[in-house]
Amino acid sequence: MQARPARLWPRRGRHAICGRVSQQPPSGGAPAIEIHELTKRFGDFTAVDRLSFSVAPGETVALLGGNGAGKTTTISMLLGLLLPSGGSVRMLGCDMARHPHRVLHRINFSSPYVDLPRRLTVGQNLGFFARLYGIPDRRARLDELAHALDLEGIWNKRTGRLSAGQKTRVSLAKALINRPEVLLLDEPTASLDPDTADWLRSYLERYQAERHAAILLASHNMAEVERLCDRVVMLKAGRLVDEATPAALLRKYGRTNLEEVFLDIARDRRSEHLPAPPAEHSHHTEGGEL
Ligand SMILES: Nc1ncnc2c1ncn2[C@@H]1O[C@H](COP(=O)(O)OP(=O)(O)OP(=O)(O)O)[C@@H](O)[C@H]1O
Repeated sequence: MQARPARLWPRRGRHAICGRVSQQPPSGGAPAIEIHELTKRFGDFTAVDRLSFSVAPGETVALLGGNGAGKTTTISMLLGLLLPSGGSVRMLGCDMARHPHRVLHRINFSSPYVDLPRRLTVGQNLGFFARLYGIPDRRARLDELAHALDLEGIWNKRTGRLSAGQKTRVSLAKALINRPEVLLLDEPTASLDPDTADWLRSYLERYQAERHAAILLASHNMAEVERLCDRVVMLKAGRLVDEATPAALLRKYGRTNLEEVFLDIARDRRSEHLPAPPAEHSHHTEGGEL
């Protein structure tokens, strides 16, 4: 078992997270994520159907949709884990079909569907990824993440023996290890208790503010989406059915929260079929729309 790395600087508060700014080149004003007509077919079944959207540096976008809408398939194609059947993906200005290696070190992801090697300890797993990404200040970075994501008590535990919430925290540490400019998060708080989930959302907000990262987030938690996301991309049966800021969606569907908007879209109810919103609602949704 690998020993816990030595702490190289004094403990900071649990919210002190991001460390130094990397020397990676800027993406030159291009969208951080740009997908065009992205399609994935499994045999006769089309899981993602001509999907187009982009995410700017410093923007957090939610990818929403019911079970089977195509969120994980989309993220898997962005990461190059699945080959698209059609369309294109550009990340940080780079065509992912042709030159993924040029930008992969500036991207990272967390997904409950991708397991880390189960027999390795948390420390061994994160040490491996730190080497893989060529992190120059490896010991300091591991120490920082262990502290920030509260992994110190499980550092020497085998990853296969962790609880679901502990695994999620380790997966997020892996996702942040290279201080990515593009972060893809598939249901990042799905198995976390409310306190840890709330803390994690604050953590992501601070990470993004400090790093100006682009975050694409698949989630079923609408409160999380309202809190974190600048824009929402709604999928249904692999197709984009709506795209707007949370405030614009609330106004369009005449609702007071995204949960209701989600249900309207899932059940094919549009605002023109809904009763007029109560008077105080128009006041509630004023402002914030782009
Ligand atoms: N390897 C595969 N072969 C065949 N069908 C697949 C495969 N992977 C995914 N699908 C199908 O593609 C569709 C989209 O799946 P996906 O996992 O992307 O949905 P999702 O939006 O992430 O759903 P959830 O919210 O349940 O996680 C589903 O109907 C699923 O059954």
